[in-house]
Amino acid sequence: MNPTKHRDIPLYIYHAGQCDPKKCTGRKMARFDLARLYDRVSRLPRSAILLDPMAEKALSPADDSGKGIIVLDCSWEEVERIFPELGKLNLEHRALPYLLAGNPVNFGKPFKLNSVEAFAAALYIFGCKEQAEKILSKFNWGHSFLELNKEPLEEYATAKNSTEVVEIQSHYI
Ligand SMILES: C[S@@+](CC[C@H](N)C(=O)[O-])C[C@H]1O[C@@H](n2cnc3c(N)ncnc32)[C@H](O)[C@@H]1O
Repeated sequence: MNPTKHRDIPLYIYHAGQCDPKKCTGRKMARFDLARLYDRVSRLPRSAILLDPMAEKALSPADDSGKGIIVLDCSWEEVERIFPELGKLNLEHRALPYLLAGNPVNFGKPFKLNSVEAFAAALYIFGCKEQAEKILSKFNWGHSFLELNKEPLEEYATAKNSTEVVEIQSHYI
């Protein structure tokens, strides 16, 4: 059993400036001081973990160094072009395991989370459940994400490593 952690993990967003500012969850998080926004990749902290849907390795509790989590806020049409460009930064890239989006744009779609959901999933897996709930609470649909994914998230948070996360995921896919 992974104990709940009460500290806050730093959250960073590289914002590619491609989304509708009114709908963008990353910008809203920054407005509430819940995440720090960067418009240049060169400024991103190199010790944080990058959430990358195309990464080969799945995120697990073992990846929590306390140094932070990065999300790339861009259009889904651009992910295949932009993520490889970040390769030169030598960040640790991790994919989130099977989870369903709870937001109105991609509701029920597996793996296609928006920025706040991606952060919340990673925080939950790291045992920072209070911080996950806090960031989702700024969105009126935010509770749906945890309601839809409570069971797998609890299980992923007990895994020792990426291999165990993938094993747990196979029961849900
Ligand atoms: C493509 S952007 C879309 C942002 C959206 N426009 C918004 O307003 O939140 C979502 C980002 O969340 C992270 N993400 C989403 N789903 C993921 C997954 N399955 N694995 C890893 N990261 C994921 C990635 O950093 C991805 O670039």
